[in-house]
Amino acid sequence: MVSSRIVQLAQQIISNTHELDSYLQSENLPSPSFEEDGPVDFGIRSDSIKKAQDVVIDSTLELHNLLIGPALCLRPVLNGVSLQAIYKYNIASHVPMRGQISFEDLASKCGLDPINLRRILRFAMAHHYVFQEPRSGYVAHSAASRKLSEDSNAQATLGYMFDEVWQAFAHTLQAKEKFKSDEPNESGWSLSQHTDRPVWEHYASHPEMAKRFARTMSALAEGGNSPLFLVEGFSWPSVGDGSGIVVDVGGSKGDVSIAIAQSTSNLQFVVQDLPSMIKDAKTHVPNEVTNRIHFMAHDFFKDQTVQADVYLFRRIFHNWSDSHVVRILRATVPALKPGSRLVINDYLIPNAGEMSPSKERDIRSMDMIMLSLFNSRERDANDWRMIILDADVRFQDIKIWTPDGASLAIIEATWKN
Ligand SMILES: C[S@@+](CC[C@H](N)C(=O)[O-])C[C@H]1O[C@@H](n2cnc3c(N)ncnc32)[C@H](O)[C@@H]1O
Repeated sequence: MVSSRIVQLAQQIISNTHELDSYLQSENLPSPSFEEDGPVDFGIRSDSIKKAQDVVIDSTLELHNLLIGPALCLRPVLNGVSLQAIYKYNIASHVPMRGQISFEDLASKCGLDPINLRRILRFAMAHHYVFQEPRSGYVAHSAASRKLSEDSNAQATLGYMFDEVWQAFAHTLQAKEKFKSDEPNESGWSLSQHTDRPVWEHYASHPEMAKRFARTMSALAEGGNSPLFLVEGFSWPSVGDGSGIVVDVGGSKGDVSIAIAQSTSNLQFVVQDLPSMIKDAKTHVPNEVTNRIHFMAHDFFKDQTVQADVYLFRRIFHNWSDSHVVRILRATVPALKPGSRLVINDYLIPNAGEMSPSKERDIRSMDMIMLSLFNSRERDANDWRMIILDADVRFQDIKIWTPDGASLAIIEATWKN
């Protein structure tokens, strides 16, 4: 008798979980746990074990959804108030490490009333494994809340997700109906923040928001978004025979240029961004590469003034609708010399069903976030080719590839006069 889908899934879960567990044991790595001392990074370095982990994640997701059925799948967790409050009142920082605190004492430290604090935290425990209640009435850390209290980038990401992204979702359709446009200052985000300026301009006069965004970007640089995939997935030694110039357009605090500089010896980097973003950025640069990383205020809609071998655009274009991408690319043209290359490191939409369910969820989520924040979109291979050629047909030899395990693809084009 052929096994049903749910039994096939259960079998995949068992065999791959065994494989994963044996690996963790043989490497003396801790088993996953939400206990306070549970691991946040599992320490898996083997590609085949990472694949086994992906199979378990995808199979459990599918099995869970099959068993709750279509009616309940229509009811995701809609309520972000609990996580929003954990960020706003910095609750994780008031819970002692490896200790316990009563709801009453915690409420007075956070300036909240105990009844509301209790319901907020019990929701977070049930839905997100944030905090635990080891005995009735007392709160202790879980691995997730410990991460929040120890990692300011994780805390900033929570704030960004709920104060900005979540609000933007709720206003997206209203913005679409009101403006009928793909301008960045007429998005769900703009409506929710009561501004007629696009995100980046708004940040320029709200430095705290800009700082929180930069911290979120650093937090998201983990896993498949790690800059290491770009460092290892592109032939940097071929740039100007190893001594060329790279302009990192919209490079924020320079994290990516720093990572590439650390793996090469002579490349020079010019990190361009808006003045508010690069202010003080030089102080973050490690000593060993400081003479090769330069910061420059530059608006990428204005003509490029630095002549370079590579113009790197990492996670820039997915923030902009097509007409704006074309404008940014055309603004690069005045500085180009034959052989200059565009290197775009950005998301690549797959054809339906080409990716594992959890990876497909990630990219579809990012696509919808782009709609709500910027009126922009993620692109497939054909979209990328079309938009580059639309900007200028002298961008040639377009190549697209995704390093193994990376969330971002690399798109390369060479300037030919
Ligand atoms: C999503 S972040 C990407 C940062 C960086 N490239 C990375 O991958 O970590 C987008 C960046 O574009 C910058 N930006 C937005 N508008 C800009 C403009 N008109 N000129 C230059 N940079 C801009 C933002 O300040 C921000 O740092």
